Amino acid sequence: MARNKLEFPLDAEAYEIICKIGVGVSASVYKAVCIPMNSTVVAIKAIDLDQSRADFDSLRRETKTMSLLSHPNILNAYCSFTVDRCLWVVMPFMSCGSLHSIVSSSFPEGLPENCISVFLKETLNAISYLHDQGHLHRDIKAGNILVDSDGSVKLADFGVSASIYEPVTTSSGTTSSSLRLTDIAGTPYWMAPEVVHSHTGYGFKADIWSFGITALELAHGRPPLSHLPPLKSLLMKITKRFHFADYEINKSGCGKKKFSKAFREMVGLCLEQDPAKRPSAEKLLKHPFFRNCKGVDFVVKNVLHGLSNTEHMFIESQVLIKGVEDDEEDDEEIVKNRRISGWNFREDDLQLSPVFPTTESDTSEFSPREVDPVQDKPEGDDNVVLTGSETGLGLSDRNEEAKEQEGEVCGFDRDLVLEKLNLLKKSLEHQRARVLVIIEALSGEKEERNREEELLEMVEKLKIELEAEKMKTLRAEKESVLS
Ligand SMILES: Nc1ncnc2c1ncn2[C@@H]1O[C@H](COP(=O)(O)OP(=O)(O)OP(=O)(O)O)[C@@H](O)[C@H]1O
Repeated sequence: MARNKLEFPLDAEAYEIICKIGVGVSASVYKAVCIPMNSTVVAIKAIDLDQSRADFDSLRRETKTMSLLSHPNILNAYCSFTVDRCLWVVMPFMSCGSLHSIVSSSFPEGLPENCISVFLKETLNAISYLHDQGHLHRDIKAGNILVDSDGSVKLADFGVSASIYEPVTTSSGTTSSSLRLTDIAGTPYWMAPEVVHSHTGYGFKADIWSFGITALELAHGRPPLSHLPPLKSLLMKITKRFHFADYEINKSGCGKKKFSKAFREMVGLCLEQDPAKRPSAEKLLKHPFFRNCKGVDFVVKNVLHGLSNTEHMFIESQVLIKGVEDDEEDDEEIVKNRRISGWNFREDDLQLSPVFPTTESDTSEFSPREVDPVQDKPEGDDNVVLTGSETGLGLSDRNEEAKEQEGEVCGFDRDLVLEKLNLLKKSLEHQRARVLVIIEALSGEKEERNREEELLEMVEKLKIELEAEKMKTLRAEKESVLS
């Protein structure tokens, strides 16, 4: 970093912004040129410090981590400095953007397997190096794997990375250098089960799980359950009953795709429920899937040559996001509210589907690879219980508590959720008032009908009594005449 600082100016005036090429949770990424450096093309990630939910520490950690690491598959920043209320991180410009932008703009059904292996192997080299250096990345996903036009692949975005050797401040305020972390970080769909549920923390193997999910993302075009944005899925699960299986049938549409046994097996190993059973990055590199892997030239020819430029890919991805959001509105009708207790990786068709608890009390413990019959919650059960994974927010009760104490939230906008929940509460109160009016009206009608029926009944009774009296009188008259 010190060397790069000398080379790249720490002054916004020295850079000319060309266009926007990406957006993250609280940052925008621009293509720019550094004028005093022969107009070298760079990427500038501008992080809005006011909007950023990541505290300054994690931003500092990202730039610090990036500057200390040195590996051909890891993206190093040239420099970083503040501009008004923004932190600018100046980085090499990776002209093909991220694997996420490549897939969503040009391969919506997923990449060919022989290209996936090339990208994954390069990424795994970076993970193996990171783990060797004692770092967890904690946010491995296609959006953080950047690609240049010459086929070079670099792992980026160390905003939530953590060093296993750095002291960790726990929720109780004490520090430890434990080999297992306990705070929640990462992006929900890619999060390992132990990051969401475990009470004992997580380690390097959480990155291996996310790597497996990234493999599915590249193979199918999106990670499992990703049609539900975290916040939207939370609200939807409160207001509707949710059925994950519907998603798998209706949305995946990828069952037709054929994948090699080596690929399916490799992903299966990454998605072992038990972290101890997942291989290390180093071991995974020796898996047969990577043995006959092609070189980067192959992806240059088969993937990168046909791409539009990054600015076009960015615009296309924005249009696609809008389209997907519109589709989701329709899906809300078919989904039901379900709890999940784990994941089941189906090696045959390379699909990951949720495992549902068999009993109401079974919510947090998984059996590895356990297949659970799909069971609906009993009708009339109004107590919607949301687990961290179900909300898509990656927060279990314990973790939410821990996060509250730590004052940190990753991938979860508490204010926005509260605002939406308050709206929902108001709407429920309004609906409750309307339901009461209807009940009153209905029960009122019912009472009137009863009174009418009672009167009719009484008239009928009186008629019978009258008839009986008439008969009695007639009989008495007849007897007196006869006598
Ligand atoms: N150095 C770079 N060169 C070219 N494109 C980049 C570069 N860095 C980021 N991008 C593009 O900008 C997009 C957004 O990147 P950013 O790191 O802000 O967010 P993200 O990782 O996608 O999301 P999150 O905010 O959840 O981490 C990337 O997906 C990629 O397409």
